[in-house]
Amino acid sequence: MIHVSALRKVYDTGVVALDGVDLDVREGEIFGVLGQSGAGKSTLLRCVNLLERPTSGTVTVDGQDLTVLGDAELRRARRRIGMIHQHFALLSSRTVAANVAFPLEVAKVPRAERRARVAELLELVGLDGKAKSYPAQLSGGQKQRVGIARALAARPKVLLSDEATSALDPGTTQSILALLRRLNAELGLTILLITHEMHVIKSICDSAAIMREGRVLESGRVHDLIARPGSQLTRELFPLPEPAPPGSLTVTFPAGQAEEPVLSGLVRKFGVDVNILGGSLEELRGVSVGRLRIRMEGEDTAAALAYLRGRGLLVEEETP
Ligand SMILES: Nc1ncnc2c1ncn2[C@@H]1O[C@H](COP(=O)(O)OP(=O)(O)OP(=O)(O)O)[C@@H](O)[C@H]1O
Repeated sequence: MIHVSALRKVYDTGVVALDGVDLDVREGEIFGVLGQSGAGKSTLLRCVNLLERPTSGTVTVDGQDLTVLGDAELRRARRRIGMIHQHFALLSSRTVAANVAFPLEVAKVPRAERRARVAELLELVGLDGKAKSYPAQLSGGQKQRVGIARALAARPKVLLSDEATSALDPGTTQSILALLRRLNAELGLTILLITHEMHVIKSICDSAAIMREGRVLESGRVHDLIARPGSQLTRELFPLPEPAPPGSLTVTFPAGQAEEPVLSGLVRKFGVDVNILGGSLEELRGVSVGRLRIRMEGEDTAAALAYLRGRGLLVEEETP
């Protein structure tokens, strides 16, 4: 649905914000781009709908290369790409309903149709009853719901989310993430989000990329990345003290494997001693995944290691 190729953005100041970014977002998935401040995430998102013009490279959304379009064609293409923002970007002098109606007015949708669509959208995001309120009378979570309703007004296929939950408290964040997941499932909406918060990736993303200094370090389906040796994403999702102590083993349990009694099997079958040095276990979209750092001692550690690997676990050894 979104294909970004060799994207570069050099600002007038000489700052290289994007330094050759490739990204593929499949139709109907939630894709999260993670990175620290200054990594280039916002620039990337703004380049995807051409709010920012890339210095070079291409951006294709739903089969259309946006970098070659003229102004009028670009305006039309952008209607199929909704966007939500960290600080909501609502018009304070307009009611909730008028905020949501705004893009429909710009697109010259007739009044009666507009009204019906706004009512439908407010119900969709759980804001019926708030149509006549003003943004100042709403909580942060409610304001973001207005932002989401407005972004969906023109029935886009793609939603871009610029740190949409960063200004919200943890409970409200979860309810907005749940709403995005529901919209993704019910409408088949493809969502590309940027965040510096790992828990956003854990909660709702099917795929992820990590950015640093204008480049993508790693990207792919979250469950595939977890099964990949040396994955930076896995380290960030399941933090353990780094560097791993000499002689330790770091065992990654990919999807589903964390429920099996692997360690007790190891002790029983091979008579080894297992000392747990650290661990991190999480539910990723309903499936247990985790990392465990252990030290193993005994006669038959080589066979025990082969047993772990044979069970589909990823075992990384820190040489003593
Ligand atoms: N309009 C601009 N003009 C010049 N430099 C810019 C502009 N916007 C961003 N930059 C620079 O580009 C680099 C990437 O910034 P960007 O905002 O894309 O990163 P980010 O990962 O989204 O960070 P943050 O989360 O802090 O917004 C930074 O060095 C930033 O200072």
